[in-house]
Amino acid sequence: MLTVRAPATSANLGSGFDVFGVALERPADVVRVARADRTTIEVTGTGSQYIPEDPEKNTVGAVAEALDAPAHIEIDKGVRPASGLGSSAASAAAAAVALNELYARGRTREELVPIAAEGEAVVSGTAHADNVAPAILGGFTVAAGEGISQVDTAIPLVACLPEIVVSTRDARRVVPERATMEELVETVGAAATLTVGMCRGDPELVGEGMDDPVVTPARADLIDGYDDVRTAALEAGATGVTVSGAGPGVLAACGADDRRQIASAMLDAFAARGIDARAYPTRVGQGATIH
Ligand SMILES: Nc1ncnc2c1ncn2[C@@H]1O[C@H](COP(=O)(O)OP(=O)(O)OP(=O)(O)O)[C@@H](O)[C@H]1O
Ligand SMILES: N[C@@H](CCO)C(=O)O
Repeated sequence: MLTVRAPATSANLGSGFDVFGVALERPADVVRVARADRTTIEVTGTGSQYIPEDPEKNTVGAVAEALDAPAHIEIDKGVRPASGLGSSAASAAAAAVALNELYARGRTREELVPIAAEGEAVVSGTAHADNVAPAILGGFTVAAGEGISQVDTAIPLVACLPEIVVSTRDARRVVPERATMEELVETVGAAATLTVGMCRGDPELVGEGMDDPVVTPARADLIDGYDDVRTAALEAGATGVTVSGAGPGVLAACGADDRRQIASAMLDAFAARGIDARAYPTRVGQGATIH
């Protein structure tokens, strides 16, 4: 069997709604594929009991269909579903890379991004590429229109995942339909600052650029304890904090030496609300790897 590991990802980063994404060094999904006459799927690992094995309902089924590459696909979930850490995208990205290799389809990594995004359409209704792009390409990615820009960087991060479930579909319903010119100017300024920070490898600029006056405040209401966790992370040294993807994961940017204390401050803040959580001190990392 051919094995591919694809990382968790964090989309939006506050100011880059549906555009920015980063690959995280950990956690990750591992996908194994073998040629078959029709696609069958087996899911094990974190939260696997909530993930359908029907190829019409699993992101990897749509990818196999798009690549005309029927296979037996085993998914070992390291990224919990409905986490805001690109769980559905990690499987889709790994499957796209694996099936492209298995059937020698010859697609470039860039060409595999829209194919993996077909998988995202299965779960959230839109083929958004902001999670699958970094899961395939690694680093920091900008998905704008049909194009993807990518920068390798290693900004330190802490991802904190509470035991709360927020589906992407629900979190998209609360996104405001309109923004004022003032909010637009603020968002563009933050997005540009964050981009410069990623290019320079500067956690201060990245954290500053996570501010978002439009989408994040609406979604924060879906995450019990978000404001306390954000404050705790900032007091522990985070340079910026935002909702990861559609939530409930919360993402903090920081200096490498501050990750442990930030992780523990975020966990304590969730615990004070009676919410169990798991923290991943990590950094921006590489995309899918073939083993
Ligand atoms: N291979 C898969 N891995 C994970 N979830 C899957 C997969 N295939 C289908 N799903 C379904 O997708 C939903 C989870 O996707 P969703 O986009 O809501 O979460 P996420 O990927 O963790 O979040 P985000 O995109 O905000 O980072 C669940 O309902 C799950 O059953
Ligand atoms: N950009 C997407 C990522 C989550 O899948 C959203 O925030 O809805």
